[in-house]
Amino acid sequence: MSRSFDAIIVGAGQAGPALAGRLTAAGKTVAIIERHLVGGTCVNTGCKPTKTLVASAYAARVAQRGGEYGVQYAADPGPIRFHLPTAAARAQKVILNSRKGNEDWLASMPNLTLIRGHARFTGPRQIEVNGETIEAPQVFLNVGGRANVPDFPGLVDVDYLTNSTIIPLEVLPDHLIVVGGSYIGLEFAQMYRRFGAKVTVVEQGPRLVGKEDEDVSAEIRTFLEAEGIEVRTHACCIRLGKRGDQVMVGVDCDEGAPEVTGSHVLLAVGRRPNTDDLGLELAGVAVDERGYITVDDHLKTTAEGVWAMGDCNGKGAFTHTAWNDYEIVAANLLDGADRKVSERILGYALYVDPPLGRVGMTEAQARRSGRPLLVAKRPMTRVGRAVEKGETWGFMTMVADAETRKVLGAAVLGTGGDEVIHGVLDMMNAGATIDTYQWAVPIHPTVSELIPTLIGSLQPAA
Ligand SMILES: Cc1cc2nc3c(=O)[nH]c(=O)nc-3n(C[C@H](O)[C@H](O)[C@H](O)COP(=O)(O)OP(=O)(O)OC[C@H]3O[C@@H](n4cnc5c(N)ncnc54)[C@H](O)[C@@H]3O)c2cc1C
Ligand SMILES: NC(=O)c1ccc[n+]([C@@H]2O[C@H](COP(=O)([O-])OP(=O)(O)OC[C@H]3O[C@@H](n4cnc5c(N)ncnc54)[C@H](O)[C@@H]3O)[C@@H](O)[C@H]2O)c1
Repeated sequence: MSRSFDAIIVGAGQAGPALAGRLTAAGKTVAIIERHLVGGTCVNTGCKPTKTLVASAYAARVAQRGGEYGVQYAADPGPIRFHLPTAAARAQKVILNSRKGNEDWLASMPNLTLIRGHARFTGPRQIEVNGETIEAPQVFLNVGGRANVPDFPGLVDVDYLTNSTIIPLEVLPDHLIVVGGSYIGLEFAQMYRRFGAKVTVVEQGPRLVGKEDEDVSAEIRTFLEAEGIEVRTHACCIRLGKRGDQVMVGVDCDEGAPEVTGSHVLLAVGRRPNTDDLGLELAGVAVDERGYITVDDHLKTTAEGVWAMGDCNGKGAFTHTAWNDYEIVAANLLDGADRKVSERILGYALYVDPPLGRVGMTEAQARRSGRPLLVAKRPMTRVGRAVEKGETWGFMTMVADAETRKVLGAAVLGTGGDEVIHGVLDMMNAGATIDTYQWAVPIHPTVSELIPTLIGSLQPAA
């Protein structure tokens, strides 16, 4: 059996459904193929459940600190207890509502066929799914990625968790060992510490979130350790094994015990693209040495009529970059635009508490560019709103080009940092100079009101 469509989309994650909406609205027949859950990573095992659980962790933290704010109980309730099944059920509800919203959205599209199954190329623009061959002049790949599970010695002997399997956990670990001290690892580490588990983070690099500036890494480590999280950096030669009913992670750090023993281990050591089982070689679609699909500035692959969007093209690793990929492809194909991925100004957030909001270059990247720079930094202890909220960890930093007077990058590590950073992101997208922004009249009292002050304190970099 074989069928033909105007377009085939592989993967119903972030970019695929939205593109299906535009293509079907333009009168095209579209097949969208999904092998697992509609909504993909973000909806089912990524952003949505983690940020729901982060909210539970924040509530627990506020409850623990209630006394500082004058909150008293009528009777002594004893220490705060956390009920993980309630938090897990809350996350599950958010997942199911979001997934259903996506499924209903797909069902509402005219001329859309949702095929459930694993897609694999059998030739150029020809795909096999559930034993059927389907073809189309245009194919869009939105296959995303999955947790990287390295071949650690002893891994086969132990039960381990990934971001997918930890989400529905209902039994609180006594001691969670998190391997990988970056975005995924740190969000789960702080969350589980706040839920009441002992937590150790094991990171092979010299510092946490090694892609960020050193002061950001250091401050995050300080506030995580202040909550009782143990951090082991320089952890090389990771190996795993059983110690009775416990799991052992061998770390071989420069200092400290060579083994950490806990009740659970979470692997958060990066992601890998779902491109190894797609038959890409039969379609002439090239990948790089890490398996990411090679694309040009318009997200076209090396094969005629095939595009790749989202995590699988290695141009971004966020929901908003996957969504932006859809916007670029749709605008170029349907609106006669000439949008390019290189024009994207990258912003993102790390949802530890307080969160890190980031845009553009780190200061280290800006210094490497060799341009004349202006830099500024302000601690959250000198941000009125943070003081009033009793949340003064962190700081805000900015780096600007001294000649063009445009912002190159900024970080807001502090309460509301994930929202505050958008002022700078918008300014950069508008092409505004620091002189324009300095005359803005922000609202008092907010964290954002200190951005013009930060700009006013920019000084030539030493
Ligand atoms: C724990 C965690 C937390 C995160 N938090 C955030 C956050 O707060 N903010 C943020 O911006 N990003 C976050 N991310 C990243 C974000 O989830 C991803 O960047 C985003 O989901 C990528 O979307 P995508 O459409 O490229 O791929 P996916 O959402 O991964 O979708 C790909 C889909 O393709 C399907 N598929 C794959 N291969 C095939 C095949 N051969 N045939 C058929 N179907 C196939 C998959 O089943 C999947 O449904 C997080 C990720 C994780 C893991
Ligand atoms: N808030 C967000 O937007 C958010 C949250 C979570 C994830 N994400 C996305 O998911 C992607 C993947 O996140 P991630 O944290 O898994 O990956 P990552 O690549 O950012 O970090 C992996 C970490 O694991 C460490 N590591 C690698 N091998 C190791 C080993 N053998 N032993 C010890 N440590 C080791 C690395 O040094 C690094 O610090 C991110 O790039 C991000 O785009 C985004």
